[in-house]
Amino acid sequence: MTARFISLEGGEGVGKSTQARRLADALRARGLDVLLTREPGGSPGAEAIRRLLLEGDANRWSPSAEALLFAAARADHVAKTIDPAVAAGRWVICDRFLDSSRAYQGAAGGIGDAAILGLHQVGSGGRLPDRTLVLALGDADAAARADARDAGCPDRIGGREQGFHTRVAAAFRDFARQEPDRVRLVDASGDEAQVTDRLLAALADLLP
Ligand SMILES: Nc1ncnc2c1ncn2[C@@H]1O[C@H](COP(=O)(O)OP(=O)(O)OP(=O)(O)O)[C@@H](O)[C@H]1O
Ligand SMILES: Cc1cn([C@H]2C[C@H](O)[C@@H](COP(=O)(O)O)O2)c(=O)[nH]c1=O
Repeated sequence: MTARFISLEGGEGVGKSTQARRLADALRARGLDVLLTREPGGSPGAEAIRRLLLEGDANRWSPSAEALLFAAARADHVAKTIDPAVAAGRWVICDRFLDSSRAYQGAAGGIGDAAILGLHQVGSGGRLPDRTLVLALGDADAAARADARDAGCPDRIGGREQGFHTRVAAAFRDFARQEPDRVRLVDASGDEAQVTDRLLAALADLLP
């Protein structure tokens, strides 16, 4: 059975973490050995970098330092967690991956796509998921979900102005248009079970 590496992507509050857990459970129910992981994080070193990235003052890092820290965390996560799991025949479900850096730092943050891809080549050998599922939800609905969860206290990046998050959402839609084989947009509206069914349908060609 072929092991697969799947990433879940999208802006703040669209339901990625909820769906990553549900998708992992649904795949386990089909008999697959699944590792659920996340970015930034997913290995001890990358979890330490996560705290540097998400805590503290809004201007703690310059845009380029922030992009480098995400790339460094990803390099450790790929080497220590993702690649060994796939090599062992496990399915890997990752809550955010490279496309978050492309959308947040590259597009909305102004670093540019080529620079983000260059850092990823150096750090992680250009490793890409077999399929990337982008959860798509209107800005107002996503903000309402995130606000209800965070009670008005978002993390350092989630708390950026709405224009930043609108550019992030547009970038994810662009990636789906540019790479239709890898990146699929999935409607994130409706109840949790409906969204999980849509995700499974978007993976149907990869499932055993
Ligand atoms: N289909 C759904 N309908 C209603 N609420 C939902 C749905 N899916 C998730 N939620 C709720 O919305 C909030 C945000 O969900 P979740 O944390 O999974 O989003 P996320 O995309 O991982 O967010 P972030 O990237 O900001 O961490 C949570 O309180 C969650 O319980
Ligand atoms: C991987 C990655 C993440 N981010 C941002 C996106 C979110 O604001 C946080 C992660 O928080 P979550 O609750 O775990 O989703 O980090 C980013 O800007 N660039 C990235 O590469």
